[in-house]
Amino acid sequence: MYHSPFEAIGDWHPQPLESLHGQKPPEQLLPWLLHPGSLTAALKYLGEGSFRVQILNQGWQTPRPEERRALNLKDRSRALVREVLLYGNSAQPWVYARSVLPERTLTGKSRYLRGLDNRPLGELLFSQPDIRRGPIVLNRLARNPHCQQPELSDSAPHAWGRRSTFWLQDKPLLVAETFLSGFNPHSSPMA
Ligand SMILES: C=C(O[C@@H]1C=C(C(=O)O)C=C[C@H]1O)C(=O)O
Repeated sequence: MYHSPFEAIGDWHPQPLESLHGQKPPEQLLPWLLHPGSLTAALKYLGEGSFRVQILNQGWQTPRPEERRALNLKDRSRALVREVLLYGNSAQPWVYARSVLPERTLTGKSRYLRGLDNRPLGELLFSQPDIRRGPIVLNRLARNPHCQQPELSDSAPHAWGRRSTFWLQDKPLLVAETFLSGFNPHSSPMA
């Protein structure tokens, strides 16, 4: 049985973030948590062109209650939930990402997102001229003790993450990105 590797500890918090549960993000992680552009593009640049997506789980399900609230979805709504690990030029994964794409968003011009494979979601989203991104909110996330994902066996028990809503032709989808302990950036994300 698949268990999501990380879950948010509490509510997601808007910037500026003084501290969360008495903790502050590491200095070198802040620019990545707040980066307004594509994380895929920034990770590719940091990884000097090396980048890959590993799909952990992807399928139709009812989103979590706090995700339904963020997307203004009814309780029994369905969404395509995609969970991936993102790698740069290291053996350890850099990011765990969970994206929630409501069924009603995957219609019309956005229907192509139903066929998501190992192509990074960001490449598809940021290629759309009318893509809009809502505010980035932050959180601490805790490792799920039931998660048996071998790629995450060395990951720390807590991590910092960010989440935002994207709008495609005024239809929402939610993307949450958790920076793993294997991610130690020596620079800020490229502009
Ligand atoms: C939204 C983006 O897409 C990235 C790629 C994802 C995927 O392929 O599932 C998920 C989250 C992002 O880190 C981005 O590049 O900013």
